Amino acid sequence: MSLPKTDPTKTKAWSGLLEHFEQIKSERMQSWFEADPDRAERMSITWADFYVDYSKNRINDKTLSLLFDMANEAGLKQAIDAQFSGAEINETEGRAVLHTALRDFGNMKPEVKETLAKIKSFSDKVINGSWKGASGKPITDVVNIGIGGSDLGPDMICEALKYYQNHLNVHFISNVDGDHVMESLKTLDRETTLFIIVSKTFTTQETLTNANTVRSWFLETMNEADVKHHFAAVSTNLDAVSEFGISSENIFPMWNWVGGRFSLWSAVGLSVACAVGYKNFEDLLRGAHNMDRHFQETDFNGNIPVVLALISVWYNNFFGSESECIVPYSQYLNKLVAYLQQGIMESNGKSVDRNGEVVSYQTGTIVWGSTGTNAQHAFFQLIHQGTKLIPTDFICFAHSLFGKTDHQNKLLANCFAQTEALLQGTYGMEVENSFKIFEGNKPTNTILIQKLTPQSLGSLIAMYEHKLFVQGVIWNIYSYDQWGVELGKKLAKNTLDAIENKSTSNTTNASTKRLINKSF
Ligand SMILES: O=P(O)(O)OC[C@H]1O[C@](O)(CO)[C@@H](O)[C@@H]1O
Repeated sequence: MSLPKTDPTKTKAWSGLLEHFEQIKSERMQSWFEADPDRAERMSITWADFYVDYSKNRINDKTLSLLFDMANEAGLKQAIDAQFSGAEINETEGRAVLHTALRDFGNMKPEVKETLAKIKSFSDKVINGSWKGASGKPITDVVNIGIGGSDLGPDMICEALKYYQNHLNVHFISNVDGDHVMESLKTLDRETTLFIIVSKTFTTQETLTNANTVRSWFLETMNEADVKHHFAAVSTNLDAVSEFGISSENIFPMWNWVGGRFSLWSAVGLSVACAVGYKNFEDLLRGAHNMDRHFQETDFNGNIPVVLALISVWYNNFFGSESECIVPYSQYLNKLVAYLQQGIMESNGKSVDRNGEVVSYQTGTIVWGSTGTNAQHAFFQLIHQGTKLIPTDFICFAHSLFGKTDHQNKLLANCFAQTEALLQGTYGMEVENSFKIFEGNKPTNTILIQKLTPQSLGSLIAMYEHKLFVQGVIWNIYSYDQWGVELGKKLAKNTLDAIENKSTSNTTNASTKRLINKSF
C-alpha cells in the first residue's frame, strides 16, 4: 500500500473548482445565511464533545461537493488506509508513519505497551516521592532538554494542562542560547532536580550542547555516581544515550516510525506524565485515539479533519490566501500555535511532489496566531480591515475550569462576536466615513469544545495532525519528511568552525564573511 501520486491540478474536480470559484468569488456569505435558514446546521459537525461550525466560510454545497470529489480523485481514502496500515508512506525516508499506533490501546504493539508501563512506573515514583535524588531528597523540579518535536509538544501540553498539574515544577530548555540555559538553571537545586534529555536522534547540536552544559553544571557540586538519580533520556539512539552516561533503567525508547513533530504521544511525553500524572497522560492519548477513529471511519462530509483540510485548500489554492490564523480562546493554549507551526509547516512546506516534480501550485499554508482575547487587541485589525484574506480558526470551550462565569461569558461573547464581525462587517450599514468600513465576508471556523480536559486536548491535536495529512495528500507532497531543515544544520557546522577558529578562509559568501568577522 502506498500513497497515490495524483497531480491535483489534473483532476476533473480541480477544473470544476476553478470554474466554480469564478462564479462565487464575489458572493457574500451573509446572503447565503439569509437565503438558507439551515446553513448553520448543515455546515457543522457534532462529534463527541466537539461542535465544529464551518458555516461562516465562502463555500456553498457545490463547493463542498467539488472538494469531496477532489479528495476522492486524489485517493484520500486509500491514503488514510495506507497510513493506518503501517505502510512506508514516508517514502523519502523509508519509514512508516504510525504515531496513531502510540495511542491505540485496543491494538497496541508490545514495545509501546511496555514503554507506557515504564512511563507510568517512573512518573508515579517521581510524583509520590519514592524516586529520590542522590542525597535522598524527593524531586521537586523536572527539566525537559530537547528542541523541535522533542520540546514543543510536551511544553505545550504541560502549559495546556496546568490546571491538572501536581506539585512538580516543569521547565523546558530548548534553545542553544546559553543565556536561556543559565537562566533556567538559576533557581534549580541540583539535589531535587530531574533532567530528561529528549532527542529522537541524539545527534541534535542544540540538545547535546545543552545536555552537556547541564551535566557540567550538575557535576560542579555532585558526583558522576549521582547522575543516575538525576538524568533520564528518551531516544531511538540508545547507544549514544548510554555513551552520555545515562543508566539503562532511565532510558526510554522511541521508534523511527514516529516523526519528531508527532512524538508527544511517545515517551517524549514523559515530562507531561510527571507534571499531570500518568492517568491524565493516558487520557490525552485516548482522546487522540478517539479522533483517529473518527478520521478513519467517518465519511468525508462528516469528517472534521477532512472538512477543515479541504476548506483550507480552497482558500490556499483558489482564493490565494497565503496564511491562516489560529486563535484559541483559552490562555492555557498559549503555546498551541507554536506547536502547530512545527507540525503543519515542517510537514507541508514542500515544493516537490510525490513524483519528484516541482509543483505548479501552492502548498503549505503559513500558520500563525495567538490567544483570544489578547489577539483582538494585537493583530485582529489586519484580519478585519487589511488587504489579505486570512481564514481563521476560533477554538473555545463551553465551560471554564475554575467556573468564573462572569469571565467565561465575556470570553465566549468575544469569540463568537469576532466571527460575526468578520462575517458581516459593516456591509449594508451606514458608516460615517470610509475608514470605518469593514468589508466583512472574512471566513472563520469555530471549534467549540465542552471543556479543556486531557481527553479533549488529545482530540484537538489529533484533529490538526490529520488535517495537515489530508492537505499533504491533496497537494501530492510527502508530509512526513523534513529535508529542508538539514542544509541549515550543515552550514551551521561550517560557520561554527569559522567562528571558533576566527578564520573565514572557507566562507564563500561575502555577506556571511563580513558578519562572522564583525562578531569577533
Ligand atoms: O529529537 P531530535 O532528533 O533531537 O530532533 C529535534 C527536531 O529536529 C528536527 O529534525 C528538525 O528541526 C525536527 O523534526 C525534530 O523534532
